[in-house]
Amino acid sequence: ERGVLKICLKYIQNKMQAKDVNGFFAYPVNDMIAPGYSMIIAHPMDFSTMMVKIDNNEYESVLEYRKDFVLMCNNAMTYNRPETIYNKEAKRLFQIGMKTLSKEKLLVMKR
Ligand SMILES: NC(=O)c1ccc2nc(N)sc2c1
Repeated sequence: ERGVLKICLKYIQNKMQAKDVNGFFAYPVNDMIAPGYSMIIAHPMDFSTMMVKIDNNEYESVLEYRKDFVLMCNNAMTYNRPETIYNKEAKRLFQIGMKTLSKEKLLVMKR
């Protein structure tokens, strides 16, 4: 069963990461490019970290993966001011993600 979940999550991540055309969410944000980031954001998250978690079987379900995806987008919407490209991209990615990972879709999969 674990094998199937891992394949699903890698497929989903591949789709989501393709939407991050600028790679703003590809790697952990460091304080050099984002001053004070580590002071402002308590729980950083990015696609490379999520991929490591997938490989280490740290997600029990797609819903758990979705939580990290939401965290990643919310972090960017918290740290970056609304008018910035980073904030705008986070909003766009979030909307795409919520369509792809909609609760009803996930419940259907659960059945
Ligand atoms: N994911 C983010 O919040 C993020 C990504 C890249 C980036 N580059 C900057 N100069 S600020 C910044 C923020």
